[in-house]
Amino acid sequence: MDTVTRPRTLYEKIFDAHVVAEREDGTVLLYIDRHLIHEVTSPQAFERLDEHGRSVRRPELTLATSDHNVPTSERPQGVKVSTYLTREDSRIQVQKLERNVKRHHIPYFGLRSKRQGIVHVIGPELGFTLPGNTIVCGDSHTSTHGAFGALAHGIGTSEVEHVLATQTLVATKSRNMNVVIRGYLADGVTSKDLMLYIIGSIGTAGGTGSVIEFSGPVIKDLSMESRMSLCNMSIEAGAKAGLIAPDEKTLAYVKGREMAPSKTWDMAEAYWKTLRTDAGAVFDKVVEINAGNVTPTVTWGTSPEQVVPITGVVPAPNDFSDPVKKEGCRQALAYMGLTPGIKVADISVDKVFIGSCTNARMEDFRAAAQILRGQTIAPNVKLALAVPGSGLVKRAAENEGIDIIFKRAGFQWREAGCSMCVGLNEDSLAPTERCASTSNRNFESRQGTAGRTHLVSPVVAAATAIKGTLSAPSQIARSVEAASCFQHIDVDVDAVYSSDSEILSEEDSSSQSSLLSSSSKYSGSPNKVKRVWTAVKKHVKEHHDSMNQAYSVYYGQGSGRRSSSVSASEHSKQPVEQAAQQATNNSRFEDNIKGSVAIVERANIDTDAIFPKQFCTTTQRTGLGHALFSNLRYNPDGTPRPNFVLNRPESRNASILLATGPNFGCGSSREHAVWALQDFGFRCVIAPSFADIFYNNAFKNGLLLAQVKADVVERIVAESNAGHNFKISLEQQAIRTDQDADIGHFDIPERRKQELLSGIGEIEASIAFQEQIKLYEELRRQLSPWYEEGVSPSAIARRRRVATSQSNPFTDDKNEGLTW
Ligand SMILES: CC(C)[C@@](O)(CC(=O)O)C(=O)O
Ligand code: SF4
Repeated sequence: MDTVTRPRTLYEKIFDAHVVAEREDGTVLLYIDRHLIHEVTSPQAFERLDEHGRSVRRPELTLATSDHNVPTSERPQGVKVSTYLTREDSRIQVQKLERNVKRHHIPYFGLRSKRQGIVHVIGPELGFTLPGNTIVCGDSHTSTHGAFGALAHGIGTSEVEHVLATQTLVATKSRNMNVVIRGYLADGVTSKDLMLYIIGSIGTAGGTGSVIEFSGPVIKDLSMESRMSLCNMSIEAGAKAGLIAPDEKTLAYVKGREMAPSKTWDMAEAYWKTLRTDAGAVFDKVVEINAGNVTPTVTWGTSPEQVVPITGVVPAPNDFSDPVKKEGCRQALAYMGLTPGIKVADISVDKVFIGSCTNARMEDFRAAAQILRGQTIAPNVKLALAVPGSGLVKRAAENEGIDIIFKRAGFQWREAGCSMCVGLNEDSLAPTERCASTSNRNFESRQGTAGRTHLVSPVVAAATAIKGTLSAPSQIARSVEAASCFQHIDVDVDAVYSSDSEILSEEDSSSQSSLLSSSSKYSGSPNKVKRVWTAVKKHVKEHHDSMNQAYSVYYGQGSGRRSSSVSASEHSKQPVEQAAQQATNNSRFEDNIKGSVAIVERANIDTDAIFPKQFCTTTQRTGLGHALFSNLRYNPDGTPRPNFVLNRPESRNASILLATGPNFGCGSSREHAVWALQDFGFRCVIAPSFADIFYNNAFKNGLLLAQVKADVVERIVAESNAGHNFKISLEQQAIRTDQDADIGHFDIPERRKQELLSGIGEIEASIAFQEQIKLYEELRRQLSPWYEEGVSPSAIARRRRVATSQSNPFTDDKNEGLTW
């Protein structure tokens, strides 16, 4: 049996320990330990599950809550969804979730539960999030959970369905980046400021294709809650996930939480202590940040990378040499209604929002309360909202009298939910209203159509509420040197840069061996590992025939798998035909796309722009074309904007969309963006680069994404202006004009190409691995029992029994008639 001996990064260790099987195309089937769901991105997944007559493979490993749509107004005891949610589409979404969790026996924290809250706040709070876990959710801010040393990332709705059906995902190893933070953070400078500073430094595409491990002395000093705020915004840096190695603070936070292990704690702790990057392990990229340079930081524009110290001034387009950034600045200033050169501290706000999965935990409210104590919000601040991240945060804050401080200052103290972070409920900005917000996205219209968002830390939000203009807590403001704007931030980006090949050329050992090798390090009992392994091998032998059949259904040709403990030798014709019939993805791709191109001249086109949030309350996946780019396409009164490309007659039948700038599809994981593009008639999007989750979502739906170099973008623009249409061949990866003139080549990974051309459905293919999945689970149950102790059916039954006692807070959950 292979043993992994070379030094590995934390990311590699977690990834390797979750490999269930290696697939023929070089991807792996990765086991998912924890799955979180909410009402917005799950309904279409359950619908497909039902259409295929599939059940949820491990309901106890999924945790559900309603958070995005829920009102934050007072919740009477025994609140009823049917009357409390007055918006029909929001109500339907929550009711659908409630029906789905009930039918599939998924633990759920609904509105009557004291444990309801933002999905990324309640996961850690309940001890559902554990170090070393793989955690996914149909939500990009799943990166939050990386603070625990868990590999946690957002997925689209198709992948939600995949996890529900198989408890796995198809994955490849990402690039691995290390952000090392040295020095110290000054008083009043929070991890939110640090993260805004990092994003300003590396850019919103800086982490694309990577998992970032944050390390260094500053990280060690951060509390768990601050680490969560930091990892939360990894997605705003374009990264797939953020990670922090578990340490004593992590363990102290997890211990004793409701769903955390107890009987198996010591074993868990011994293993978790091994979860750190080995000395000598190589990262693809290392960035060093000097924390001493970080001051209270705010965003001035419409991208999280457009940041400035609070003591600085609003930049001008000419401050940027990069033409894309220059144009981005011009667009952002126009949208934000700001003039270059004005002092940030002179920008007055209409609203203040303290909440969201970034900053709505106890520490955030405690820190803001210290500023607000004995103060009153400024008269120009029309609304100051404090929205705790969960019912438990709300209660804890109330126990400390924090709610009183907020209310006396003039804040509204609300019930838990996402609230004005996304404004899917009643909490939103009116057009042109300006808000200091502790959330994570300052995209156009994110908090309300034509609303203007400045991202800030909780203490800056509190100080701003008091002063009425963007302000740091005064004692901090005095000690900070004025700096003019973002470009002047001094950071050692790329202090070390090593080649990809060092990591990527390494062949990984088989799933079982890597699991065992890491297991044997912590179990301290090689004999036990040996015994378990013998049992597993026996099981494999017994099930050999059925596994062979499963593999041949998928591969058709016996086993072409690169390394597996089981080989499929025989190939049976009948299952192959069945597989071909069943295993088609839902929209088979037909090569050779022809048509005109619609050109959007922007960089960082986020999915909020592609599919604005007000449409996210749909439970449909078809007929969404009307919402495509609607904030850019229509004025607030609904009249079309004649200049927007999709309103021009020549774009009506366009089948190709070209974004001239990089990082298309960044931000939210909403797969609706892909569905809307397709419904409008687009079959291909061309751009210099794409964001990770969007990339995945597109291919799952048969939308071709063609990545091209700048010269190809220029040629397409020129030919399109000359009135030409285009032909795209996936097979040849070629773009031509309708006159057959060669425009250029586009990049696409081979496996994505095959995925589109073969039309094999991933879920069917993964289900064919179910014996392998069972084996993995069996092995894991033996070797890492702590991962299921707190969520096992018996643990759930025990809690349900406790819930029947009148004095217990679970009582409300029981009355909801749901699983808990
Ligand atoms: C579901 C949606 C509203 C989302 O939570 C999704 C996401 O970030 O992936 C968002 O914040 O945009
Ligand atoms: S980013 Fe906002 S909307 Fe999305 S999960 Fe976090 S709080 Fe909710």
